Amino acid sequence: MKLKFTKMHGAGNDFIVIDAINQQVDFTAAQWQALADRRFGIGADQILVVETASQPGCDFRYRIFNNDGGEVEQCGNGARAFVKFVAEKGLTGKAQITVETKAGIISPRLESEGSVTVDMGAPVLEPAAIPFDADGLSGQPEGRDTLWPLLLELGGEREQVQVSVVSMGNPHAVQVVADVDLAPVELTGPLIEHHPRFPKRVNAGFMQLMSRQHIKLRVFERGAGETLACGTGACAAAVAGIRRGLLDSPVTVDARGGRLSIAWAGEGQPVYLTGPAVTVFEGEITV
Ligand SMILES: N[C@@H](CCC[C@H](N)C(=O)O)C(=O)O
Repeated sequence: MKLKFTKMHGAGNDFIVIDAINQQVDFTAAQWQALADRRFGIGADQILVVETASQPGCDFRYRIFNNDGGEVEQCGNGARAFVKFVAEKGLTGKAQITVETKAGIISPRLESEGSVTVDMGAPVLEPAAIPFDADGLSGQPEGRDTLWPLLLELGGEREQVQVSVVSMGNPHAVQVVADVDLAPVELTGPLIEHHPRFPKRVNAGFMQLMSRQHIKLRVFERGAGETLACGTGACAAAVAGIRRGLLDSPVTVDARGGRLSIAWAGEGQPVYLTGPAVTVFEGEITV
């Protein structure tokens, strides 16, 4: 079978985008993983699938598969690519669309200057809902629980890091580091991703505070490894920093692949993610 796809990226977080409205798409996790493989397949951090909406009032359904083939709840950079894709393919005439995801409804909007802003919905901060198992731990400061100790086993050595836990539909553990370029992302990222206190695994964020409205961020993504940018990771980092009183909205986030901007008015309010979405090429592959 021939499958048409579009290769896109958002600040270097790269995607295979597939129109599953006009093509029959029903793949196993192993097939998604094969398509995302950088040596034997097309190569991507995530695969984004555009489907017909199942809920009234929604324009499309958006499904996301990580590089490892697993289906996940949310992808912020992907949401920007998604609205650009459906516009370029003529699947909608709207600049702002309403999209159903496994994590709820989001609303991306094409801006006149070519960037995309996504209403990502409100962050979830209750540890059990991340999900994060806080049993036996005390969060800091007491009562607000914006910071949690996480014990990592590093080849016989034990190290404790302090993380904020935030769900943007998908789980994030964000820590502040002194220098993001020197942070042990490759070493501790996988340990945090698979830490037993995160039963659905987690995306591990490392942020350096540059000013009250500017951070540098690296994210070791669940199911994909370190990516050049992570949209939900940027939202989670900004939310964590604002909740801890370290940052003010809007926050400029410099990832290794580009710049994102995050606006958040506080608890219960939606997070707005703005950044680029770029089409790289179109292709067809036999699957
Ligand atoms: N790159 C994404 C996040 C993709 C999903 C993530 N790896 C997960 O497993 O939750 C983004 O831009 O948000």
